[in-house]
Amino acid sequence: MESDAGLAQEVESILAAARERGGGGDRVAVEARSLTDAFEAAAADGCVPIIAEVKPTSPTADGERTDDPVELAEQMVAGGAAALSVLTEPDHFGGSAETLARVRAAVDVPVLRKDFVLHEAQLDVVEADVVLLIVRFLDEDGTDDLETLLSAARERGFQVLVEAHTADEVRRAVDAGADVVGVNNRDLAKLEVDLETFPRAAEAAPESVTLIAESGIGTADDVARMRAAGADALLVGSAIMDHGGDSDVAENTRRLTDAETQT
Ligand SMILES: O=P(O)(O)OC[C@@H](O)[C@@H](O)c1c[nH]c2ccccc12
Repeated sequence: MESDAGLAQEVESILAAARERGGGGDRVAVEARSLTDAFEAAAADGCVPIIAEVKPTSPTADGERTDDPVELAEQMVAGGAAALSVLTEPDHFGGSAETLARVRAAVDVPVLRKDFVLHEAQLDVVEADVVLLIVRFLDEDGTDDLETLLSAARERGFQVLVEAHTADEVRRAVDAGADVVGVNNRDLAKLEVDLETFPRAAEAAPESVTLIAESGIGTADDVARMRAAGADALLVGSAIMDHGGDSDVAENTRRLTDAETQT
């Protein structure tokens, strides 16, 4: 079912919770590990640049993975992940700021904070190398706008991944000053994945932008498809986390980071 805003009910519930969440206390000042350097280093090693996501569960997951997130993160890095994404949303994704802090202390790669940040104060929760801002959610009454949040995040030292879903949203992200843009293959209205989304929307991005294909990527073929359409890096959660199962997360990651070296 969709709401008036055309969003799946689960997404409305995520946003309602996000509106209620306050900020932290002190203003965060972070010395960020460079995301683009990490992508370049991975590529120089012959690896597909992958951001592997520590996501215990999600509204579309088949189950929950209860392994220690720090161990999962270390396995992802062992599998060649160039960077990590850690959910900090507590109510629908099983995340926490504390988990992110523990993961970031345990690894050397850049760590993205995956959350639904709607207000500047919500940036002052935990140090991360990159924060996510979602174009679609920053248009409504009662949220800060994208430009404001972009500069607020940068003032704190964060790099910013701006998430779009359409060519129009990619243009809005770029106009607002984004230099790293993610295209989410998952439609937040229906929660369905369509891998044609990235190729369609990515065309609107200028060469200078670092482009990340997000969601629904599970096989070497999917990797090839996104890379052919211009993805500099890929963000992968479910296929690595294997929510219903207990498969080896390092191997799941390696299968994707190695996708371009296998014949
Ligand atoms: O699990 P997947 O299909 O590989 O997707 C990962 C990531 O793209 C997805 O978790 C995601 C993309 N944008 C988000 C915004 C908030 C929470 C989660 C997300």
